[in-house]
Amino acid sequence: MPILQRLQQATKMMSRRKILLLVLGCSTVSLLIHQGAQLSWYPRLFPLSCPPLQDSPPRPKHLTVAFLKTHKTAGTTVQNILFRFAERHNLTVALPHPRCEHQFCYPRNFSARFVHPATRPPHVLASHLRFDRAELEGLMPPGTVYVTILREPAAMFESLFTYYNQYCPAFRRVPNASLEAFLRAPEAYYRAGEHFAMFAHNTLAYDLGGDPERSPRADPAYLAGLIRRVEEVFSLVMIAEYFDESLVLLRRLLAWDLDDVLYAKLNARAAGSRLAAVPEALARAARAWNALDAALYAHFNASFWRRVARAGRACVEREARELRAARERLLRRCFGDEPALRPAAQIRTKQLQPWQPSRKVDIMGYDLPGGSGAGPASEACLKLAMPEVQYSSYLLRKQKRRLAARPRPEPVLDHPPPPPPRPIRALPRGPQGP
Ligand SMILES: Nc1ncnc2c1ncn2[C@@H]1O[C@H](COP(=O)(O)OS(=O)(=O)O)[C@@H](OP(=O)(O)O)[C@H]1O
Repeated sequence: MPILQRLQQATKMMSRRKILLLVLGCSTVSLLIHQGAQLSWYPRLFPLSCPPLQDSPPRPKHLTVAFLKTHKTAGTTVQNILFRFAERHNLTVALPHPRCEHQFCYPRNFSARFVHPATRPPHVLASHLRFDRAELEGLMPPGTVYVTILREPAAMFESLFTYYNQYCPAFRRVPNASLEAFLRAPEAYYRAGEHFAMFAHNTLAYDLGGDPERSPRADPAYLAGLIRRVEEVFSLVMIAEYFDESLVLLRRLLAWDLDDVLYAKLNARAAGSRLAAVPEALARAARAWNALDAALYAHFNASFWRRVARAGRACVEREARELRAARERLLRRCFGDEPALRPAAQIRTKQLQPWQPSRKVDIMGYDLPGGSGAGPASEACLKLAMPEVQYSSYLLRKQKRRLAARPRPEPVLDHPPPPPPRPIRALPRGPQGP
């Protein structure tokens, strides 16, 4: 072969190699960006150890979820999981009308009129509300999966008592803000039906749409009816004490990946703002005062474990361990080698500063090591630790922009929501004032 021809062939080979290298390079970068945005920490090649979900072939991910965010039950952490899932899958999240602040005009019964028109029709709903079946079913598409979460009532009551101490008159009346004094004689401080009374008595029952003044002892039929109504609607009642096992059941119910339920613990009080453990006598008194909640918890805790047994307890525990390991890797990657919850004053990233209910209670959060940063990975880390108030405002802005950019028929709103009867602004959910 003449030299010139050989040279031409060699040049051709070179450029083919270059093109191949270029293509390989581009795919690697795109894969990295994709992985960064998804923050995938689950070893995908390692098959899930649980037996396959009943249906085969595998179901697609379920995309419509209504989460009843009960109070002081780890609901903000679940909400954050759902918000991030919705963003990654380009779903619409129902958000409250600004008049309702970041809750659907709680403590009023939920009404579809409280939902911002730019966030309808929704796929996902996860903000505080008082449950009203007909209104929610009218808003959410058919096939929506309903889930909620309960917490052991004594621990929950201790959290409510501290968090809402400055807002709830029943708690404000107690000398020295003493939980013990309140529980010694709750009737001396509590007035049914007054402002924020629902934070002081059977809050779980109230959030579920029940009557917190009913006694399960005096009125067992009422309790049975409330349980039946909850079971008719909710496909899963999670238990805060078994948060990771609850998430395993949730991801299996919704056919989601383990990556979809990774989380950072949100809205936790600092050690100095809570009792390390509620003493047994106090816990008994808290359960006796909140007897309806205690009965609901006992029932749903038992049914939770029956469900775990059906799914295979060993396999649920193994998956929960895998979740914990993946979560630890993610937290280290996002928040540094020793990812610690820190008080708001030590968090430099404004979007990550949790709202503080009062000077006496410290709510903790995370910070990004290098400030807010940029790029898909930092964006995903930012969302992972974003408190409820900032995330709800961000999502509302984003969905309004999306609506403006891609006009679609206005959802029919009969009337804008009427102004709330009480100053909802006083509810401790808004951003901290100056
Ligand atoms: N993953 C996980 N597991 C167990 N517990 C958790 C988790 N995430 C949050 N928490 C605890 O839940 C309490 C806050 O609950 P909420 O976010 O529902 O509160 S709120 O009603 O929205 O204000 C708050 O409890 P207290 O610290 O006792 O107040 C959090 O520490």
